[in-house]
Amino acid sequence: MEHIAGTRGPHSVKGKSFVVRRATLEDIPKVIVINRVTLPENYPEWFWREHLEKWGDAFFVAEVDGKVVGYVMSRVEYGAPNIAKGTLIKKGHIVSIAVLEGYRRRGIGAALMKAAIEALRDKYGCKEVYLEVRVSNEPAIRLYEKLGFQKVRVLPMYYLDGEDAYLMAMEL
Ligand SMILES: CC(=O)SCCNC(=O)CCNC(=O)[C@H](O)C(C)(C)COP(=O)(O)OP(=O)(O)OC[C@H]1O[C@@H](n2cnc3c(N)ncnc32)[C@H](O)[C@@H]1OP(=O)(O)O
Ligand SMILES: [Zn+2]
Repeated sequence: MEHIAGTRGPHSVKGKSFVVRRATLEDIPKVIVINRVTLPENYPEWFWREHLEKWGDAFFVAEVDGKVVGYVMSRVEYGAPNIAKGTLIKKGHIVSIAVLEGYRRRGIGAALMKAAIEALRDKYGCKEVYLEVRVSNEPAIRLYEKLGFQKVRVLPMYYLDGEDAYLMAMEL
């Protein structure tokens, strides 16, 4: 039995099925490894644990055959909206997302993003979701645009190696 609709539960794309579920403490070491092999932006273990403790309902992993192959970690902030005009709002911040190289282009990244966005909106009451992404990171930018994010502005020299970021955001 398989289905594609929705953001959680079993998904199957061209016979390669995956499951998106809430992250647990036991997942943190695996998530740290995935982050280290996929992205130059790495964080100490306490940072991952803090996000799980505070905003765990918006921290998901994807599994294939019982193996964790991707994650999305988020946080909730209170501040000025990036898109709408007006007063302070709750904003969901997608801090980091990655899928292991051999598991890409089967919808896992999109399913992780949808799960996080839905939780930020429905469980945390966020009115906007935003993130930063390297201006050269076309796969990620395309994924975000497909989900409805827009490029709001460039953050010059955002990364340690001097690359600029796009701040991308979407109203919820
Ligand atoms: C806030 C941040 O964390 S920014 C950093 C983001 N993370 C990274 O860059 C880590 C390295 N990259 C990755 O882990 C992955 O490439 C991700 C997370 C960006 C995308 O994960 P995937 O599981 O491959 O995405 P998914 O299969 O759901 O793709 C959804 C759509 O995004 C777009 N997309 C994804 N990858 C690509 C690509 N390489 N080229 C063009 N479009 C792409 C496509 O529109 C795709 O839909 P399609 O396959 O039907 O054409
Ligand atoms: Zn960020």
